Amino acid sequence: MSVLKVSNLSKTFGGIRAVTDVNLSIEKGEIIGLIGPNGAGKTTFFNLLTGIYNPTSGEVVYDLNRIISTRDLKPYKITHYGIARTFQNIRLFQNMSVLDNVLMGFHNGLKYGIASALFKLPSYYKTEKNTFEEACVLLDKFNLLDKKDEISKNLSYGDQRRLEIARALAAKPKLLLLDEPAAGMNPKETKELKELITWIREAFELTVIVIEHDMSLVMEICERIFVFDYGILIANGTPEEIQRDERVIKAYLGGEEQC
Ligand SMILES: Nc1ncnc2c1ncn2[C@@H]1O[C@H](COP(=O)(O)OP(=O)(O)OP(=O)(O)O)[C@@H](O)[C@H]1O
Repeated sequence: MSVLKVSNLSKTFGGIRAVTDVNLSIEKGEIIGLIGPNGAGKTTFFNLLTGIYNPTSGEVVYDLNRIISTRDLKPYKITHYGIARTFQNIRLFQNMSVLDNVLMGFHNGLKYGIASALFKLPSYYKTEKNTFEEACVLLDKFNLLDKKDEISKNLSYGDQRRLEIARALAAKPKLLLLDEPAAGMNPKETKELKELITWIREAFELTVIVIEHDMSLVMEICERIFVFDYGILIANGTPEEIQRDERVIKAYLGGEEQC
């Protein structure tokens, strides 16, 4: 079975049809791009995938160790199911250190109980030490270890975006949803981000869905691309197929011939 199967999914806000009758499925290990003009319904689709919105109709089913369907989807539960996401507007704990942000990401997976923490039993110290070491390894991979004690809001925009991904990975997800990870990045940072996403897919055995306006990122690292326009999934294919698709050229690229 697919990691994710979406059937006839729709969401309306009053008279606005943000997502209309979307059907798609995603296989384990894919990097999927989600593109479309502003207001096409991409973020609404992510919010439906993560239980922030209930669908007006249709269904979302995950196969991640266990089957999770629409009624199980609650924003506070998705980390436990193995789903992590980043946001269009960076949502770090701005006044906490870089290290503490990543430690927070590990929080859901910590194994010691309240008694261990309250009475500072050996299991508490062992778990804390292991978590600290794991966080440092993660930060090292993201080139953020030398900044671990800096306050997050003082990082460059590119570093903040990478920290948000590192924190998401600390929860040990199987599926990672990235909402415009390259937004605000310069070309050098975007190039590094492409390599980072490709690397984390392998290293963490992830399936990745990325919403992105940066066409170079989407075309270079995604195996398949879904194109939304006015809430409708108008195309689904490889980067080459998407670049040739007449509906995409017309609807998304305003009639231009190249992506
Ligand atoms: N909570 C909401 N209430 C009312 N309308 C909403 C809500 N969320 C989204 N919309 C509307 O749904 C449509 C799709 O918006 P959405 O943010 O999903 O698009 P998007 O493709 O992510 O756009 P962008 O690329 O600009 O982020 C838009 O018309 C938007 O105004």
